[in-house]
Order: sequence, then structure tokens, then C-alpha cells
Amino acid sequence: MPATQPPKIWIIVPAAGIGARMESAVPKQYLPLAASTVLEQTLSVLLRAKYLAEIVVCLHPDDVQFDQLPSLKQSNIIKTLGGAERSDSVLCGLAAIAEKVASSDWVLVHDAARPCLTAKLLNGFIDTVVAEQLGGILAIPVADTLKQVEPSTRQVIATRDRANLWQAQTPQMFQYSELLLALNSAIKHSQAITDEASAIELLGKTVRIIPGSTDNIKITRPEDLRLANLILQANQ
Ligand SMILES: Nc1ccn([C@@H]2O[C@H](COP(=O)(O)OP(=O)(O)OP(=O)(O)O)[C@@H](O)[C@H]2O)c(=O)n1
Ligand SMILES: C[C@](O)(CO)[C@H](O)COP(=O)(O)O
Repeated sequence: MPATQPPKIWIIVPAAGIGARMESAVPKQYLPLAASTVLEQTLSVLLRAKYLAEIVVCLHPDDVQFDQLPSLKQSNIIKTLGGAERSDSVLCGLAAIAEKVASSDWVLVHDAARPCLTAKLLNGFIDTVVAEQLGGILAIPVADTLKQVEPSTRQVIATRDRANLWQAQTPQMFQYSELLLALNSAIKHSQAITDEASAIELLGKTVRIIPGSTDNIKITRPEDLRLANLILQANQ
């Protein structure tokens, strides 16, 4: 019987955002974190992914920092230009691997701005998606009581049922051809999407939730950086 080929995983790291909500002088992916920067911390974990083919980092056209990072010396990290929206950046990443990837290879997308992912969580996630052969995302159940609010007055309109509501995280992982089709279709139909899973959902396809971790925060606002430092210290 012929031996089965191990799966191949291509990792796309959208890192072309300007970090408006962070209000920092440099884009948040280049802010200092632990002994390096947010992006280097993220890449150091992703380099430990099982079945890794290549990592593609999608950068802003004005990016001057990436080439200065020691991580660039890794042969399986390549860079490409990102786009106006996160989904455009991911599509640029898919274009960068188009000549090398097979349609059934897996593409794992992970935000540059989520540096507290651990190799254990990452590889557990990969194992589950590969074993079930079904695209999936990390997510955590909503923990707090949810209020719907009138935006101008900030008055509470209603308390919403949080049962079965989960907060999406990254990594998110789908087969190359499925993700390419889904993102192109969402853009063609002007559907606003903030993650890969929403594009897949719009095609009517199944997305599996795999429990993530409250530690896998996205650096969005200034206070998140302090929390990320504490999480990384605690996980040392
Ligand atoms: N055009 C864009 C916008 C975002 N991203 C990336 O997508 C991830 C998640 O986005 P978010 O946290 O919203 O980052 P920013 O867009 O940089 O932040 P903000 O929305 O506050 O401007 C980040 O790693 C960011 O660099 C990207 O690659 N291309
Ligand atoms: C993909 C994501 O990290 C899932 O939480 C998120 O959607 C990205 O950015 P957002 O613009 O802050 O929602």
C-alpha cells in the first residue's frame, strides 16, 4: 500500500494594518514585546507549526521595519504586499503561494497582532483540523452578559442571550482552493468580512469551532500590550 503523504500547511500572516485603535507612533506589529516585537513573537510561534511549508507575511506598502527584523533570515518566511482590508491582505498572501500550493493543501491564517498563541494550542488546532478534514477556527465562548446599546445615547436597548455565542480568534485554517473561492466571492459580492470563516460561511460551507484560549488576545488597544507582556511572562 502506498504511504500517505503528510499534509502541507502554508501560513499567511496579515500584518499590513496601520493599528489605528492602538494610536502608537509605529504600527502595533512592531511595538516592543517581551524581548522582541509583537510580529517577531508571533512568527517565533508560527515557525513551530507542524507540517509547515512556508510562512507568508503580508505587509503595508509603507512598511520599513520588516526587513530589519532578524526573523526575516528564516528561509521559510517570505514577504508580500498586503491590501486595503484584512481580507485583501490574505488574498495577497494566497497569490504569493499560488505557483507552489496544491488546491487541497491547508492554509492557516494567523493575525500578526495575536502574539500570545502557544505552540501547543497551534499544533493542537492543526491536529484537529487535519484529523477531521474540516476547516476550522479557534474561538472562545462569550463570557460576559451582552448588552445591545443605542449608539448616540448609550442607553441599553436589551440584554442579549449569550448562549452559543463565541468570539472568533485566529488561527483559522481552510483548504487553499476553498479559501480562495470564498474570499473572492465575498469581495465580488461586496460582503464585509472580518475573518476567513465569515467568507466560508457565506458560501454555505461548514466551519468548525475549536476551543481557543483567553490568553490568545489580539493586540488592539494600548492596554492590550501590557496584558500580552504578562501572559508571555507567565507562559515562560
Ligand atoms: N489592510 C489590513 C488590515 C489589517 N491587517 C492585519 O490584520 C490583523 C488584524 O487586524 P486589526 O487588529 O484590525 O489590525 P489593524 O487594522 O492594524 O488595526 P485597526 O483596525 O485598529 O486599524 C492585524 O495583524 C493587521 O496587521 C492586514 O494585514 N491588512
Ligand atoms: C480575525 C480576527 O482576529 C478574529 O477575531 C478579527 O476579526 C480581526 O480584526 P477586527 O477588525 O478587530 O475584527
